[in-house]
Amino acid sequence: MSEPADPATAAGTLTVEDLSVHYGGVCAVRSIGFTVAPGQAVGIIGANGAGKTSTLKALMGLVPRSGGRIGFGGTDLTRIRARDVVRHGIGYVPEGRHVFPGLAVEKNLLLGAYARSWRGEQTRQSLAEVYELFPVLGEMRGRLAGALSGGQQQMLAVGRALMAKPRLMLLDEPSMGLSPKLVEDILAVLRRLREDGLSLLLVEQNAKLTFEATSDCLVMENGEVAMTGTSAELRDDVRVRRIYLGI
Ligand SMILES: Nc1ncnc2c1ncn2[C@@H]1O[C@H](COP(=O)(O)OP(=O)(O)OP(=O)(O)O)[C@@H](O)[C@H]1O
Repeated sequence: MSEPADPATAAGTLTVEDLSVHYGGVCAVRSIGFTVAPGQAVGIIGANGAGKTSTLKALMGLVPRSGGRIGFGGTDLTRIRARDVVRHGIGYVPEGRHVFPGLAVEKNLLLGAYARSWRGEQTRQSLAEVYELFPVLGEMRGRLAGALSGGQQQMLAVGRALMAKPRLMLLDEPSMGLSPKLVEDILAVLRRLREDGLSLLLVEQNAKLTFEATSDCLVMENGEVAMTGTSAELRDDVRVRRIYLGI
């Protein structure tokens, strides 16, 4: 398969229309639509079971879509095999800090580059960029990933996705289970990624973090988009404040 346009330079808008996901008789996502423009950071908040994770998995082709269209920078993603989505410039950090605990930090990072058919120099450049963003990973490059703290493992999971130089990063609950200090660190990383021009689609139960990290948000309830708006508008909405911010 030919390599898609250079993800470092090509712009891409994610366009989701009428996307649905069913698990047997359970409708997890019901005809949702939204866009993420180049450099834009969009958040999806919602309670447990609202359909947030299923949405991200459907974008990555990891669960069957029962309807809808997904475009990214001129490519119809519904026609792309799951293992090739990353070659089109989409990175994915799944829920739950998935690292390979028995492999060294650097080996974990190199696995993130295998999805691209690159020569050594590009991989070395990606590694240098990840170590610049997360100096602690550089310092611990020879250590087993299982020896890292929870927050460091989350940084490693983000770093691994960055190794393939995405234009758009999907992040599923990156702050889950982290202390308030580490949540601040995650926020700083998200800000830095935006400054570097990445588009972000951030799924979170932590609405406060989401409103700080994004410009626009969707609220998902029972598989549907219940509300949309700028993050500032939603942060000030009475219902959102009551249900998702608890104030
Ligand atoms: N593999 C599966 N098989 C059957 N039902 C599933 C499966 N995965 C999710 N569901 C159901 O789909 C619905 C949406 O789940 P999903 O995980 O997408 O929600 P979520 O908003 O990400 O929730 P959480 O914040 O708890 O991760 C829920 O009713 C869930 O029980």
